Order: sequence, then C-alpha cells, then structure tokens
Amino acid sequence: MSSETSTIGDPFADPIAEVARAEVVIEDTLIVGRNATLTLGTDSLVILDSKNTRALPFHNVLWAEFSELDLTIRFAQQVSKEFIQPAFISYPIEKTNRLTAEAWLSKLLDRAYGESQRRKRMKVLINPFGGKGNAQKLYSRDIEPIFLAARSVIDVEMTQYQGHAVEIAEKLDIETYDVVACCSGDGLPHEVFNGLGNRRDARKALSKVAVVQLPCGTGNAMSWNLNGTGSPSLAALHIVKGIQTPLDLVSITQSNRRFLSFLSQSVGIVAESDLATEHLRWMGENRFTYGFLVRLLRKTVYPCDLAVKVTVEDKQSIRQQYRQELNDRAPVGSRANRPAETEGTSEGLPPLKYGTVEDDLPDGWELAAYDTLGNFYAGNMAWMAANANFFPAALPSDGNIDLVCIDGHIGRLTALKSFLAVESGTFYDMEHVSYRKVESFRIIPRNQKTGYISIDGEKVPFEPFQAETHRGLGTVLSKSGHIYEAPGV
Ligand SMILES: Nc1ncnc2c1ncn2[C@@H]1O[C@H](COP(=O)(O)OP(=O)(O)OP(=O)(O)O)[C@@H](O)[C@H]1O
Repeated sequence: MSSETSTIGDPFADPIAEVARAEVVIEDTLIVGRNATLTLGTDSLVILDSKNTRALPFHNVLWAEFSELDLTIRFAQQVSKEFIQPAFISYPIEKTNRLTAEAWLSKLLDRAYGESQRRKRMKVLINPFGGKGNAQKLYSRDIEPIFLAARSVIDVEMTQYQGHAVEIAEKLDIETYDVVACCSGDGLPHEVFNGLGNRRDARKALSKVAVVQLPCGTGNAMSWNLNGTGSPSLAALHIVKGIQTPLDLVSITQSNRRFLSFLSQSVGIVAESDLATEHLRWMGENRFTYGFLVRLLRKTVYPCDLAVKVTVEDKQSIRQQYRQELNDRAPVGSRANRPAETEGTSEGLPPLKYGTVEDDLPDGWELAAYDTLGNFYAGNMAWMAANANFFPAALPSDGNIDLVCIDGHIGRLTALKSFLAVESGTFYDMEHVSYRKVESFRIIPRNQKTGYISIDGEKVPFEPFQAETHRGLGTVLSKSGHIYEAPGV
C-alpha cells in the first residue's frame, strides 16, 4: 500500500497534467544532468555518470524524491559486512524532463518496494535495559537513520518497567500504526503480542499491526528468523522492505491464566540452561552452552506425562511439506494462509478448541508417561538463537508447533553429537531425535519439586500447561513473506 499522495477525487488536480502523465511511456533509462543515466535493471538500479558505473540493488533503495531542481535517491550503503548506513545521490532534472522523470521515479519505487508497504507508520519501543543496555544507542546510531531515510513515520517510546510494552499494545491506536518495532530482545515482542491479545478487538489488532524486532537484546531469535540477521542496521533495512506475513500464535493455559507465545516452549534442559544460569551472566552467550553441557553430561532427566495432538508424525512427510512451501512462488498477497476467521473481525482472541489445562483431557488425547525425558522443546520459529536452528522445518503459518523430544538416557557421546549437530544442521535427521508437527499438547511435570519452564525465554511457574496453535493469528514482517531465513530441511 502506498501512502503517496493521489489526485483521485481531488477537485484541485490539474486534469491536463493528469492526461499528460498517463500518456508518458516510461522508459527504463532516465537521462539526468549532463552526462549521466539511471537505468532500471533486473534487480538493481544502474548508475552511469562521468565518475563511475555502479549497480544499486533495489532492495537497498530507501526512497526517491524531487526537490525544486533535483532528483534525490536515498539508499542503504554497505559500510561493512554487518553495518549499513544511509547515503544519497542527487542529479539535476531539466524542467522539460520533469514529467518523464516523475513517471520513472514512480517505477523505481515500485521496483524498490514490490509488495512491501511504503512509509510504514511505526510505534518504536526501546527497552533501555535490553542486552548490554545499549538499545538506545543502537537505535540512534544504526536504526533511526535508515527509518528516516526511508521516510517512515516514527513515534518512539522507551519502556519504563517490566510489562510496560503489554500496556502500550493494549492501548495502541491501531488505525494510526502499521508496525510495533521493538528495539530489544525477544521479551518485548512477547509482551506486545500479549498486549494486542488482551484487547477486545484482539483479532483485528493482531492481523493489522505487524510486530517486529530490531535486535538489541540478548536473545534476538525473532530477527534471525524473519530478517536473517543480528545486525540492527541490516534489520532496519529489512523491516523497511519487510512483507506482511501471518504468524501462528500459541495460546498457553496454566492454572487459570491464558497468554500467548510466539517463539518457543521448553521444559527441562533448555529452560534450565537458560533460566538457571543467570548467575553465570559474565560468561555472555556461553552460559547457555555451559549450562546445557553440564546437564547433558550428568544425564539429567525430566519425567513428565505428555498428551499430544499430532498433525504430522514422520520426518519425511514434514520435509515434503516444507519443500512444497519453499517452492511456492505465488505472490504473497494471494497466499490464503490466514484463515478467514482471524481476519478483519473485531472480536477478542479465538476460543480454545481444546479447553484449558484445567479441563478434562479432550476426546482422543491420551497421556503417555515419559519417565526419562531429557529434552522437551517446542518451537514456532526455526532459529532459537544465532546458529541454533533447532526447528529447521518450522514455518510461520502452517498452524503447527514443531516438537522435539529426546530421551535423557541416550549415551553421553550421542547426546554431545546431537548438541553439535544443531549448529552443523544435521540435528533433524538424527535417529534419536523425535520431531513432530503438533497442533497442541499438554505437559505435566512429575517427581520434581522444582524446575524450569520457559515460554519465549520467559520463566513461568513450574506447573502443568497446555498449548494450542492459532493459525496465522499474529502478523510480522519478513523478507520472504512465507518462510523463515534459517536453512530448512
Ligand atoms: N525500563 C525497564 N526496566 C526494567 N525492565 C524492563 C524495562 N523495559 C523492559 N523491561 C523488561 O526487560 C525484559 C527483557 O527484555 P528483552 O527481551 O527485550 O531484553 P533481553 O536483553 O533480551 O533480555 P534477557 O537478557 O532477559 O534475555 C522484559 O521482560 C521487559 O519487560
């Protein structure tokens, strides 16, 4: 959707100019200045002038506009592998050439933005304590210049306390904003989804407003999955160019609470390695690895009862479905992967198909005892951190949670190999790794007085909980519009 001014229905528009504009045949090459040409190539803008020739990928073109005499093109310039910053080129335009140039510029912006919305209206939230506490600095230095050069409409607010982003999302004027952009780790997006989910018009709010992350935290899984980067400036560019993408959200019920999860649910080793190693923060990212290995070598088990509503059981079928989605080249707008009931309504969250964790088990569900469970890990996205592609078959809106279960009594060497296999990308095919697509599950930890449960990286009480997916309930922006950036299966 373009927010450029239109003269349709404008009583003051000049009808002659309009007819002239319509008659202009838009050439791919525009002659500018004395000896320069700008050509719209296949994937890039080719600039040829007396100084040099260069190709500027359309993806990097942020904006283009006229002043009185000049045409200015703003773009993201690669400074290093992980850092880009805005730059511009400007050429004089003859008055007589103005009409042709205007038509050419409009074609350039079409190529630069494709299906992505231009000039997105963004509510930017900054967690001043995210990551190493430098989210504010990252925003001013790396992110804001890109947003401004792309002529995004921005409104910035710092979060003041834990849960503040929930309140902001609950009260957000959803007609004023297209995007809530979180300069944070995965904690703020979790809060924003829940704030939108708490509203009386939850379904409309969640389908209209895209939640995105600018990686400024410790865990930046959302940015890795949707933008393929942990760099704030690159993520800013990808968000400017991001395509609206429906995202499955998962309702979690625990005691009498219901809330939403967008990323993961873990019980046992993964939750403990993250949440029980706070005292090892000085180790940085290594604290998770350390915590994981210690428990792996001790062969720690996490007994539980588990009931699962499985959608796809075998890895081969999961792989086939993934590849089908990968090869789907249908225009993003025509993808019918958001069910009608989640769109456009003004109602609250969808009702729970399978009740809550406090209800009797739904018909057809059976609790099975997992006495020696070593790892229970459920994921809605692929990468759980940079280089941790735990759920390579995960898709944004297939209506499923990917569930990994590993027995805790496998040999130490096998356990160690599976840990290393996550990074090398061979984890999925390991025989002892159970990988299923599930619609919902209930898990009841047993024989443990205390323990850890993590939902989207946040600690919740060590009590039974139930999870149920809602296909395409939420909205994010992604590079592809339909798959994650992690290597798939
Ligand atoms: N001003 C604030 N003071 C204290 N906590 C805040 C503030 N703003 C946000 N928070 C909380 O900080 C928590 C962590 O946020 P986030 O995930 O964005 O950062 P992070 O660095 O990745 O976090 P973590 O180190 O816990 O993984 C969230 O629970 C959020 O509610």
